[in-house]
Amino acid sequence: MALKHKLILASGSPRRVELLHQSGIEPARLMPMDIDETPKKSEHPRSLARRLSGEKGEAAFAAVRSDAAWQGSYILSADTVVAVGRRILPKAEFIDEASSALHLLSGRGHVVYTGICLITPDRKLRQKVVETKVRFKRLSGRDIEMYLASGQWRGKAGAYGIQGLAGSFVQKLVGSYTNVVGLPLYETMLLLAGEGFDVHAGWQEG
Ligand SMILES: Cc1cn([C@H]2C[C@H](O)[C@@H](COP(=O)(O)OP(=O)(O)OP(=O)(O)O)O2)c(=O)[nH]c1=O
Repeated sequence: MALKHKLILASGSPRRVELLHQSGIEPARLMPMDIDETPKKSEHPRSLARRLSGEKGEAAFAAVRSDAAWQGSYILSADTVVAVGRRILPKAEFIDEASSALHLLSGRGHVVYTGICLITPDRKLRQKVVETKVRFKRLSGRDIEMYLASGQWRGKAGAYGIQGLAGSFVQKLVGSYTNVVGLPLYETMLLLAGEGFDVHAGWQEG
């Protein structure tokens, strides 16, 4: 699509690419950034989402700043954090982590925070953290066993993906659904529009 400015998505998340695509936006470049995502001691989940989304964007900015082809580009990045109260659930890499996260989420409310960050060519950070409240039903042993076997927890904050099998665990959701998947579309479009992006440029018939 013909965006007025060049957009780099500092992400390796297929969900984020898909959500932007769904909104008619195709970034000119994808740059997955490998940063340390360890929370600081007693860091609030909201602060963590904000900090990490900023750090992903800053890392991408540093990587392209001396590349003439990418001068004048904007950089979009995001980070999703799942928390029960102030307790931050890890992005599940191992089955035992996923199992404890699912036991913790069972029958309880939790909050999903996604930090989004847009960096302008003159390195100004436009940031926002969006919050969605989610409540899971009480999960049976079989629910957990089958979900673990599905592998859909892998690499996901809180060890679940609402867009897959875990969608049926959700009893209640207050706020943005796309925020839970990894990129709050309403707020992302606001940030882009605020910087003069033509967010409708990719809205063609068919
Ligand atoms: C809660 C939840 C998270 N997730 C995903 C979104 C994110 O990809 C991931 C959280 O990890 P992030 O660190 O936010 O993102 P990432 O490492 O996958 O991608 P990148 O940093 O390169 O942008 O969990 C879902 O897909 N569905 C869900 O319901």
